[in-house]
Amino acid sequence: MSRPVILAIDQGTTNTKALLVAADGSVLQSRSRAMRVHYPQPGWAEQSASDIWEAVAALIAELVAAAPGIPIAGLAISNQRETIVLWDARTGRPLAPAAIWQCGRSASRCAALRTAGLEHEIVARSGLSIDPLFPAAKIALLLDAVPGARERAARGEIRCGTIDSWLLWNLTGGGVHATDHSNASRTQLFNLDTLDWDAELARIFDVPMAILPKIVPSDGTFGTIAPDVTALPGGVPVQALLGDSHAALYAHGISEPGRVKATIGTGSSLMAATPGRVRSSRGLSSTIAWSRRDGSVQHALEGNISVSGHAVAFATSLLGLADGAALTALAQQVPDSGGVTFIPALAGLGAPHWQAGARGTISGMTLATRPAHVARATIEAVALQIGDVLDAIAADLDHSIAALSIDGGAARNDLLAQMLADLTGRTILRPTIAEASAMGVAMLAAAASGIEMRAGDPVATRFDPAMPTHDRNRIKRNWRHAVAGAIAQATG
Ligand SMILES: O=P(O)(O)OC[C@H](O)CO
Repeated sequence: MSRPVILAIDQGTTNTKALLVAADGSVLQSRSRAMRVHYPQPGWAEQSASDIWEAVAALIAELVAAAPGIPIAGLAISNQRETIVLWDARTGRPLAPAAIWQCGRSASRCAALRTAGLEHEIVARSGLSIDPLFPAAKIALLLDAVPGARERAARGEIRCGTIDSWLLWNLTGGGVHATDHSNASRTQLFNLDTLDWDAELARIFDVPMAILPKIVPSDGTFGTIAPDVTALPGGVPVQALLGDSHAALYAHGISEPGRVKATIGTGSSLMAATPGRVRSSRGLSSTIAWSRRDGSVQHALEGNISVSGHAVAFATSLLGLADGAALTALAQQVPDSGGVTFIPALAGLGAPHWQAGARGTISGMTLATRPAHVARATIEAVALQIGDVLDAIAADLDHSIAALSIDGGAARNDLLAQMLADLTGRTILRPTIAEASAMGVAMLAAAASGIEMRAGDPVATRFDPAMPTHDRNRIKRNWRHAVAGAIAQATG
């Protein structure tokens, strides 16, 4: 009998990817599609939920056509997290564009909750700081903004979910409204201790619990694909759902203390697996990495950076360059940033600062500043933000961190990887895992069927710190001042 092949989807903010993964971890086929993000108002960010579903369906069709006769045992989905969709239960039509994780529309509602003194209660229950990144406050805003939505929700006519849930609903022809623990734990409506939706959080955020999906283990039974909905035959099971960062952690195989991974995408997510819930005193999130059908739950500590690889895209366009490679080449023309510091708080500052109102700044310029210095400062900023979160994780875990494993699109950039080593003073490990998030969720799905899938060499390329300590300290000092300046502007 042929070994099973898994069709793994990674639905990200910038790209949707689809892979056919064999039981030995080899990628038989892969396809990708660029996604559009809309910024209808300053601080807002939206995507078309219909476009997201259509991209997934189109990529499934391309893979099926590219590999005729290959039996697909199941689907596994990793996804951008914290992005929220509301849709009509009968027609399946979205009520509004998806409010994506970068969308800051709920900033004033979040500020009001903080002013009301609810931060402690919310963090104690959800493990997450109050920030517009998390969907709870945005769900309430969407319900308030769409005429009649609250009444329809009360009549059971509205469904709500993160992208995994939206895709599952469509794949099952509207048959299944579910999510997994990893995605649920990012909504700020999930209680990390009871491992279920939290009625008090729902009350605080004014979200009717009836619109929320059922929570299923990440490798659980999510249902089967409905006939005539995709190019796959009806009956193919959806075998695993995982948030993208969680899936990457799984692919890295990180479970011991002292090892951390960074997924460097549009934003960045640093995550360390922890034996149980860690209560952060440094603004990090406690979260569920994944859950299994045997009832086990893996906890994790996470720091989210809102604008990371996106900072490179932003600076590329600001400097009128063709692409990120051109920006990197420009950055390599100078030995340092010439004292320029770029704080890419373009959608506020995430962990460990959580300043939703912070805005981007470029400081330290003189008449000698050239575009190359700004380019170099941009790549340094990606590394320095990651360094700040890494230090916070080390302090929260009270454990030294000698190495950081990296993945995600921007991780392929050698200059960034070396800067990470130089500016964090730690070894950077870059595995050969192709598409860590898609591979991670495929591996989880395979493991549930008793198949141990391997995802490549976990330490294929190594970058060691080479920068003199006094240079590192000088750059970090400038960075800290500039971060404090961006925060002071937001709060002053
Ligand atoms: O779209 P990505 O890959 O940058 O991932 C987004 C994150 O999941 C947001 O938390």
